[in-house]
Amino acid sequence: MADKDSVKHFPVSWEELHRHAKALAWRMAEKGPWQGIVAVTRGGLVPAAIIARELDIRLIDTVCISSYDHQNQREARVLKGFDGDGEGWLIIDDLVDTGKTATVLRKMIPKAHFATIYAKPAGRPLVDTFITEVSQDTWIYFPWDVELQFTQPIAQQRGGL
Ligand SMILES: O=P(O)(O)OC[C@H]1O[C@H](OP(=O)(O)OP(=O)(O)O)[C@H](O)[C@@H]1O
Ligand SMILES: O=c1[nH]c(=O)c2nc[nH]c2[nH]1
Ligand SMILES: [Mg+2]
Repeated sequence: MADKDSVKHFPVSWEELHRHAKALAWRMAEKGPWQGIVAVTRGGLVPAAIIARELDIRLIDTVCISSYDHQNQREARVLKGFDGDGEGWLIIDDLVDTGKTATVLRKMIPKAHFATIYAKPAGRPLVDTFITEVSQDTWIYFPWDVELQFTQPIAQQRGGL
């Protein structure tokens, strides 16, 4: 699991996220039609909205799972599940990291197609479709979690060149 000691940061802008979500929508358009979308809260909500718009899907359900307190992983807590085996449904989450959330989803909704925008190697085998892979020691920063702020020039960060 990438955690707060991770060395690599992967900040994603709104524009990049929109572009990657649309790339996922193109891939999913080829594999449809879909009965509906299951958005995995909360990270899957924004990608699911973009994909629902592109694929003209109006039926959207949620599965509510929480497994991180900020960057610290704990037991996955299912706050709301899904009825049915998921045949014809598309599950959307923002990313797979360790694959813990994906494992819960697979067991809960075995026949759905599971798609994420980003995947790290440990979770990758559990996703049917993803757009971009990042290394396991990378933390992805989503646009809804960050704000623009001043950052030290590299020379100062390195203590003067
Ligand atoms: O592969 P894993 O190690 O399980 O990690 C991936 C999950 O972790 C994050 O959700 P989180 O539980 O932090 O909740 P959030 O979507 O509400 O931010 C992310 O949105 C994925 O759902
Ligand atoms: O914002 C996030 N970035 C990540 O890389 C990650 N991994 C698990 N959960 C995550 N949340
Ligand atoms: Mg999540």
